[in-house]
Amino acid sequence: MVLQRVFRAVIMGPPGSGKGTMSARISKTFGLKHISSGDILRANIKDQTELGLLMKSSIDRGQLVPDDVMSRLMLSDLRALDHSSWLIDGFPRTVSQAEALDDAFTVDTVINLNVPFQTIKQRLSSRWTHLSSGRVYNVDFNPPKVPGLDDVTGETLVQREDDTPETVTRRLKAYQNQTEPVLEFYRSKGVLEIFSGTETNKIWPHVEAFLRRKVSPVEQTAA
Ligand SMILES: Nc1nc2c(ncn2[C@@H]2O[C@H](COP(=O)(O)OP(=O)(O)O)[C@@H](O)[C@H]2O)c(=O)[nH]1
Ligand SMILES: Nc1ncnc2c1ncn2[C@@H]1O[C@H](COP(=O)(O)OP(=O)(O)O)[C@@H](O)[C@H]1O
Repeated sequence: MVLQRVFRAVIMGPPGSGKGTMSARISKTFGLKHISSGDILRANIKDQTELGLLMKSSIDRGQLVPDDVMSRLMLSDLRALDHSSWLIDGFPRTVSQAEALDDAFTVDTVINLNVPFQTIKQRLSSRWTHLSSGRVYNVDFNPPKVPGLDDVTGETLVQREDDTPETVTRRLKAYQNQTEPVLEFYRSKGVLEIFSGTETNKIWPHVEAFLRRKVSPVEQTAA
């Protein structure tokens, strides 16, 4: 058996740029554990945890959750994955979060999905989500086999409360003001890799080829 070094990556991009869709492909192909900050927060809201109840109104309004809360939540989950390779989606979203992550772990690669805002607005109005797994569908792009139901569990799909047009506009503003500076943080560390386009299927081969140079696909390892 060939032992592989632990590989740690972050996927960035505006809301709706395809991070979740791309992460599912990356994690299937390369065996990286996919950790989504949004899925973790939505699980807390669904389970009505203290954190979920406190954070729900900011999330529904399209505002970011406070940095200290978010960094503590994510770092404790990541520490529990000590020797696994992972891909984080949705964190860090501010420079302060990026610094907190940097203090705890060395990030090998940051994949940035550079997708125009106009493309995103159209997509999010037709996003359907399976809340407990984080699987996403789209009426036009990847519809579920049975309308309204998750392909794997058959459970009901929902539209996220923060996918309304006004809230999407607010989330895109938060992205520009608070998250874009994180790109500069990673550029200066020499780990930022930008993939531009309007279609996930066209961006994916480039992401896959890039990652193949860094990490072995899952068939070749015991991931
Ligand atoms: N039309 C279209 N929809 C896409 C494409 N890629 C992803 N989507 C859909 O766009 C929405 C947002 O994608 P998602 O992966 O959830 O983005 P995230 O918010 O960055 O994690 C979902 O409904 C996806 O199914 C694409 O290339 N074309
Ligand atoms: N790292 C984070 N820092 C602060 N808030 C976050 C973070 N990750 C997620 N959130 C909150 O959860 C919401 C949904 O996040 P997410 O599911 O990642 O959205 P999207 O996939 O559309 O970009 C965000 O709008 C924000 O309110």
